[in-house]
Amino acid sequence: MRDHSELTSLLTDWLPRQRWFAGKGRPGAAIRIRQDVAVSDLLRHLVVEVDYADGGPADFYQVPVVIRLEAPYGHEGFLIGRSSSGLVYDGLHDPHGAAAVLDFLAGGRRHGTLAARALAPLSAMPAHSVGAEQSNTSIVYGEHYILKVFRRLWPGVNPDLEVTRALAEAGSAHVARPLAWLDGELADPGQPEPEGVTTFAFLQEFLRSGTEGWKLALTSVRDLYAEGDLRADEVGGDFAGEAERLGVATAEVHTLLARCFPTAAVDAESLKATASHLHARLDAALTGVPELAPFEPAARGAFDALAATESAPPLQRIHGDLHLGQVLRTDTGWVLFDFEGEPARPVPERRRLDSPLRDVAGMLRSFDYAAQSMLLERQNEGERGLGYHAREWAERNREAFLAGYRAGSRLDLDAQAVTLRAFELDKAVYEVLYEARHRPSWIEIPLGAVRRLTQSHPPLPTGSAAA
Ligand SMILES: Nc1ncnc2c1ncn2[C@@H]1O[C@H](COP(=O)(O)OP(=O)(O)O)[C@@H](O)[C@H]1O
Ligand SMILES: O=P(O)(O)O[C@H]1O[C@H](CO)[C@@H](O[C@H]2O[C@H](CO)[C@@H](O)[C@H](O)[C@H]2O)[C@H](O)[C@H]1O
Repeated sequence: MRDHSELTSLLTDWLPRQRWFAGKGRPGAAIRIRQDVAVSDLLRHLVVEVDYADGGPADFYQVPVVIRLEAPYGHEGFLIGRSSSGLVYDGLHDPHGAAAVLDFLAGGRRHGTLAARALAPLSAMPAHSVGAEQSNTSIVYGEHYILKVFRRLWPGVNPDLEVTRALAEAGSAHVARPLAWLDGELADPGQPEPEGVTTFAFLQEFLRSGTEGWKLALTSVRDLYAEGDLRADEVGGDFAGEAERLGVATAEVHTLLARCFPTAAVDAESLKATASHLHARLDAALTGVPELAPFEPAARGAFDALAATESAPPLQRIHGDLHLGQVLRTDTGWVLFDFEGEPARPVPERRRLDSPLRDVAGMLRSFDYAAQSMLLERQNEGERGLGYHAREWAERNREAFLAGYRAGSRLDLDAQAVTLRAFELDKAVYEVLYEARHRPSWIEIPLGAVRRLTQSHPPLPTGSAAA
């Protein structure tokens, strides 16, 4: 198309500044528009390829755009740039652009390489985007639907769609109902399409009674910090009951996933493979964050201990990036969402069978994050001496979550201490790298955890009895 050279130059400046741009730190990003589909009179759906000077694999992103001759009120933050055809906006943040996506989904039609698949009748609703953009962009329609648009595209079915659909069809009360999705081809002439279709976006029921676990946890931490003399179990905002129910919900989701998808018994070979994967992730993190170096020998020891462990639950499909920001407390209980796995890992890796204890470890790390992030905030305000309360809150909720998980799964978690510690450490190492790239002022949270976890010998207690 005639305006591609202009759009390419605008995107070259705009794309690397987006939170979800994964190529930060990679040299010489060169952008090419690979697909341009007119979804409506206003909305154009672009698929953009980014190649790097390091010769490593290219990344693909989707950038729906709207071009307007005049600037509508309140659109400043979503301007990609000015072209000779008009002002180019991020189409997902433009109300008419977002409405065009819903209309397309409701129609269940195909436009060029893009196809809409609807599982239920959909009605037009006003659109607004949600919160801070992280790995993706989410749009809420009225109070009924939420659409997640996967910004970085990986060939194949997105695990969020795949897993949520399977759980919903199996009758799980712990997921939001899937309503529609958008898929297409990720044209890459150099390579055969591995999975046929690529998921671009996923529409689910919007749970209006839902409050994010992260927000609830922070409220509880705030309560405890405000009541300097009280213990965590004495303050009104105690979270332990919720943490325990969350543990039960997580176990129920795991049980259902083990029924819906294949599982595999763990043997010496697979344990060795898991440990070498953890070593490789540590290698990558050490390259990116040299501050991890002092902890390397002890971390390697913890991963080797995992390779030698004698008991581990079977491998199965899991959530893959479970934390308090991925769960909603609704009127009817806890709901898990974003079954995408860690956004930085290639999708084929995220769809592999894995240990359910990875999810457990992810949530344990999140209790530490909730307590410590609030501490960071308070210490910036000059309030010191809350460290004891932070550890107390994290420990209490971690134990409650484990008690719930134990009750729901009937897994002997005490026998899993070595595995759980290795996964917690691996998650903390991942988080160090994640924070270094996206939120450097928080890096001390996971670094502190790496420090603690590499010092703890014997392994940290994992049962409610050890609280
Ligand atoms: N079904 C839902 N109902 C209500 N809110 C939701 C639902 N699914 C996700 N959310 C909210 O939307 C936000 C973004 O969703 P998420 O899948 O985590 O995107 P990202 O991958 O960018 O983190 C979350 O913070 C969550 O609070
Ligand atoms: O929600 P995403 O799929 O985008 O996950 C990524 O971002 C998360 C939040 O920034 C990050 O989670 C880390 O911070 C959370 C608090 O904001 C904390 O509860 C988690 O324990 C911690 O890992 C996640 O790791 C990353 O993949």
